[in-house]
Amino acid sequence: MTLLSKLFAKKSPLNESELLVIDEALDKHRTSLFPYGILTLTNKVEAYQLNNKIIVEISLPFAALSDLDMVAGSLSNEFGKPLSFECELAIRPVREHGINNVKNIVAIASGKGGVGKSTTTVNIARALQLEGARVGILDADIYGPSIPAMLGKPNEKPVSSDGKTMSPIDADGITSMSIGYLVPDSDAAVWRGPMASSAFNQLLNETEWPQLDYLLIDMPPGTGDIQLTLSQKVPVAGAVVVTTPQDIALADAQKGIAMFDKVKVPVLGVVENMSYHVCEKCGHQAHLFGQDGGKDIAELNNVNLLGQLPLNIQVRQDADLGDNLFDDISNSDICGQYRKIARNIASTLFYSLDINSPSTPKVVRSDSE
Ligand SMILES: Nc1ncnc2c1ncn2[C@@H]1O[C@H](COP(=O)(O)OP(=O)(O)OP(=O)(O)O)[C@@H](O)[C@H]1O
Repeated sequence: MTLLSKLFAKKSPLNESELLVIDEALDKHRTSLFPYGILTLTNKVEAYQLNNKIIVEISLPFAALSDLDMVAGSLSNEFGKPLSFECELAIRPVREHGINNVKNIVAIASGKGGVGKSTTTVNIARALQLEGARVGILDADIYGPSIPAMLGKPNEKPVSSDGKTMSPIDADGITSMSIGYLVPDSDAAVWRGPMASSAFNQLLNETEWPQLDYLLIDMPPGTGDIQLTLSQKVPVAGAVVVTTPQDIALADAQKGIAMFDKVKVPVLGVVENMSYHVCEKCGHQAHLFGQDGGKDIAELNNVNLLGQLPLNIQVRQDADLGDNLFDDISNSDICGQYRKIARNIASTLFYSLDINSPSTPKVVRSDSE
């Protein structure tokens, strides 16, 4: 459609019964992500017809475009013509922090190194973006920053127009900042704790973040002093713990959960990575690192199991090359799983921490006190 025809295209209103059909479909959509349906969570539903297509403008309190696509599919069948949603995310900060333009900060952590935390961070960021959110990544792994390479931007350098703040690096719409953009890896590797945490503070506070719904922090692996200081100082809304099902990784993941509990950061859930390998020839699932360890640790700590990701060769190759998994195999099972994890994180943040959510306990003041 040309710009001119778009300008002169006429919107026509829907009638009462058509609007009711849309409201009912939004109300009836009850899934684990929407136990109260969609209608009660939105503060905007405006529908009209344009060139024999129905457009519904809607707002959602967390990133979950996949669910709207499902509703759009069944409504298109019902109306016998295409219907699509135009969604605006009305995400609210669940914790106060002084970082301009950023709604919610989410830490992605692991007790043990090498469990796939950075790879998972990058793919969750892309998945959240596909679910409709504006997303950034702050690489807090000062001693081994891998985000620049994984985003395909290993040689980029941030610029500063005023000598005080830096512009972040954009990779297909994901905004990022990392010490890896600023100094050679060998320099940062010798920094001591205080120097590393002051570098991290600068990265967080002196970056000109654009409007972001979620800023993911790729935490350094481990539960030592630097991790504890970061979890104490950074005003994160919640944390996600990545682990493999292996005993040794689980013991460290448990320490990670305990660390967040200690500094009163809510744990949004556990991602079990490298859960199994599917044989390309016969489809058999082999549990190379043990079975369901992440699930068990989530249950033990009464937190969500956000997802169980298989070992996947394309995930490894794209991480090494800095390619976008979702450009290569967007309709694959693994991309679907990353998107599910992204929606689980976004919805957990809303349902357990946003005061406006129907499930968040409201504080009621008693006048008799
Ligand atoms: N689901 C997966 N399937 C296949 N390979 C994976 C998967 N997840 C991660 N990997 C690979 O595992 C290796 C380690 O991943 P990554 O660097 O993300 O781990 P990490 O936990 O961030 O490590 P560290 O924090 O110690 O630097 C990488 O080569 C990555 O490509």
